[in-house]
Amino acid sequence: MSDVLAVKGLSRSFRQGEVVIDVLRGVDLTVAPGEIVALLGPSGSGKSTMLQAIGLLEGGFDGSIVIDGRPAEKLSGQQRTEVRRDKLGFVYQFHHLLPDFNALENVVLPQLIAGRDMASAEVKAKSLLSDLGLGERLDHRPSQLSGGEQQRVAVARALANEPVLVLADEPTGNLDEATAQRVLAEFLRVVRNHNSAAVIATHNTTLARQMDRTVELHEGQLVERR
Ligand SMILES: Nc1ncnc2c1ncn2[C@@H]1O[C@H](COP(=O)(O)OP(=O)(O)OP(=O)(O)O)[C@@H](O)[C@H]1O
Repeated sequence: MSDVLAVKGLSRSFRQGEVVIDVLRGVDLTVAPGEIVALLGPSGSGKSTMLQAIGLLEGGFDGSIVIDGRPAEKLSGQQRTEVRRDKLGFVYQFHHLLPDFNALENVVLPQLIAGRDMASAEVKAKSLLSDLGLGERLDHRPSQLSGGEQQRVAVARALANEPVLVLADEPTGNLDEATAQRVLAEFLRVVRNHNSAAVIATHNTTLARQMDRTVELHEGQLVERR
């Protein structure tokens, strides 16, 4: 099976006044279907910058990014939106759930946007939320959920359209250590059940050990860690 992600020679610089910072200096990464990759690196090493590029959220990069056989540089703006919607799932440090919608609606909505009908979107959302232990919390709004529960809803939302690749930027970074452990274990379990691949940025080497493979950003280059 071909890779769900192939990144080659990815480079990104930021100019601040007279100073140019070369954050990514020719990064290569391939991810096989279903593979879960931990992206480590100290603060400021470029993890978020890299995930934003792979998520087709930002331009200004050199190099090539191919998602499930679709080369990013050949995509129109509309096609990028479709690839993000149909192929990718996103989880952030802060949940970014819609505050006026309950848990069920937050997971239903991206499916409706992708063209799924209401009945099957609800079935899928309920199944995901129940699987994540939130079967009794469907009608709770984000403000009525704990931090760990909010992140579980965010995980359900990311998986709702059955992405080939989930991109997560410090998904448990806002949680205490014990909750982070539990939420990550649940996250990895549902990602594996859906046969999705994932790239998960984290500072936490204990969490990284639970993933299939670890890569680390160091001085703008990506190195494989054992
Ligand atoms: N829009 C921007 N303009 C200027 N510099 C930027 C911009 N975005 C990121 N940077 C710089 O790029 C570097 C990498 O930032 P990035 O957020 O990718 O790091 P990170 O590894 O995700 O860090 P953290 O673990 O703290 O979230 C930092 O030095 C940051 O200041």
